[in-house]
Amino acid sequence: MESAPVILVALLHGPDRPGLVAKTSGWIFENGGNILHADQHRDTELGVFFQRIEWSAQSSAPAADSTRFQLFAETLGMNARVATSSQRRRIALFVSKFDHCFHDLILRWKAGEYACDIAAIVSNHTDLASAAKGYGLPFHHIPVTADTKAASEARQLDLLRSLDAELVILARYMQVLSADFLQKFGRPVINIHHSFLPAFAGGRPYHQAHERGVKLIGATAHYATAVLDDGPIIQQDVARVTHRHDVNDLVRKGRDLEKMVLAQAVRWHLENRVLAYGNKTVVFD
Ligand SMILES: Nc1nc2c(c(=O)[nH]1)N[C@@H](CN(C=O)c1ccc(C(=O)N[C@@H](CCC(=O)O)C(=O)O)cc1)CN2
Repeated sequence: MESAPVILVALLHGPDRPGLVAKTSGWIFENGGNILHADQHRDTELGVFFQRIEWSAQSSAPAADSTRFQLFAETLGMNARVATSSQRRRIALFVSKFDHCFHDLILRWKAGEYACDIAAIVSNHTDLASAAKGYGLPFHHIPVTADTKAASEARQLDLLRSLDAELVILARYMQVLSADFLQKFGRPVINIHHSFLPAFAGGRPYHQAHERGVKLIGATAHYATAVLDDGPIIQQDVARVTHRHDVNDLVRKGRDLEKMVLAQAVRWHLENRVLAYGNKTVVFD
């Protein structure tokens, strides 16, 4: 089959030792690749080495090349994840009633900011059904109550499997996904929390912040784990507030933060710039 130019991106981590950079770059050179970007970090406390390498190659079988690099990385004791520019990931947006992150992500996607396909909009309410239809995106209403949660999550999982969704984005989705859901989905879930975590985790963070009288509010994008608002943080940002701001002001200022922080976290994830390690991340931006 005719070789075509393809971009491969590898994210590696493993026990640090001398020569890792030389060996990974050497393999790419010996296999006809040209390194476009390379970045690395050494966690001194853990003795762990992290690396992101982006290279171009003439390849008739990018998937096979990815596998060959992963196998080579294993010989170095490194865990490697490789993505190719020929892959467009299928994502699902989970939403409830708040629409600011929903519209922001879709407009950025329509503007070409994300190399992915939005396979579904999933919601426990119908508030955003017409907006999704307006964007020409499939909308799936799956109501969730305390009594129906297990059955609702089973429907969500069936849908995600049928779409082969590779990423779920919780764009102000207001239901807590169970540990069982996350284990069965087995792929990344990115959530936007409307506070500067670890402050004000849980519900009504802007009311908590106003009650506490903070001078900074924030937003946090993180990978969701079974523990609410506890997963590896990808991106955060803050804004100054004063005694003159009431809760509605905090909510308004917070909307802008939430949109920007989630948009950036999704971009970094889709560009294979985020390595989750333990309960933290290394972000090669
Ligand atoms: N497994 C996870 N699921 C979700 C997370 C997460 O971190 N891990 N984050 C939430 C989003 N979120 C905060 O960022 C959040 C959402 C909902 C609640 C909450 O108290 N929900 C109530 C129901 C509220 C309603 O129905 O409107 C509840 O579950 O009882 C707190 C924080 C998304 N999922």
